[in-house]
Amino acid sequence: MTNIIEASSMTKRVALGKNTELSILRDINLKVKKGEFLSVMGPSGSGKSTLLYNISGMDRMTSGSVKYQGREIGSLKEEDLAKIRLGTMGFIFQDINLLKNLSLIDNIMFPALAAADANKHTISQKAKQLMKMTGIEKIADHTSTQGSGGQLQRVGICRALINNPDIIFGDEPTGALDSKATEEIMSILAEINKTGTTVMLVTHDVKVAAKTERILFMIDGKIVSQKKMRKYDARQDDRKEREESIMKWLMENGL
Ligand SMILES: Nc1ncnc2c1ncn2[C@@H]1O[C@H](COP(=O)(O)OP(=O)(O)OP(=O)(O)O)[C@@H](O)[C@H]1O
Repeated sequence: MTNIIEASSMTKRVALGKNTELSILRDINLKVKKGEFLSVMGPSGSGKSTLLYNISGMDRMTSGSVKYQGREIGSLKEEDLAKIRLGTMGFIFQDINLLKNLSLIDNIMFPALAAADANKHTISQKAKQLMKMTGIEKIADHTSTQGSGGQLQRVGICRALINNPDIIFGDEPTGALDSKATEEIMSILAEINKTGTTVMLVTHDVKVAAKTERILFMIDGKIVSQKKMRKYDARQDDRKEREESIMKWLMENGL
């Protein structure tokens, strides 16, 4: 299997005042395989979101190397990076920031309409198909003030998928949801992963991490440990065991 991401010796430092710097990421070495489903855990402030933003090129690392699909993202111009992000990456956040004056389906179509050769009819068909897949086709013409948290998060997933990304990055995508909606969103992400899309999530939730096949654990800007598991399969009925082994591993890591 080839790697979609290869980060080596990546660091991120920010200036705090005139003579002080804060190291947010320290010597990150990470390979993500194409089609992998992984999660990042660790205490608050350990650098999980910063890791996601820097390997996806949403933020610029300070030093080191990140190869995305074989291309060094550190040396790309902002314009080229933006094209790669728009065309091959999908992002889901805890707060999905929908445009309030647009319908939900228009919000989903929005990133696809930015492409120069956009065909509105094809994009609309694709958006409808995604809404059907995530079970929200009935609320296509509603606005974001009319949906539940779980429904709006599905809109966020559809929006992330509209350009057929090779990878989906999620920063606490279920952070604001109850456990039922979390389960539903994770099932959708697992289905998407099954079709070959790489999925990488930041999460505090053991139940979310238990659906992934590799968990990275960060402390103080470093990946200090990782846990590999079999790909989750709901038919195996081993959810409890997976969750318990993650809890044990987190405790061993001092969380
Ligand atoms: N632009 C910035 N300027 C200054 N400090 C920053 C900046 N970005 C992040 N930080 C700090 O870097 C550290 C890591 O932040 P980050 O959001 O990546 O952590 P996290 O592990 O995702 O935390 P949480 O679980 O609370 O979301 C935090 O202490 C944060 O305050």
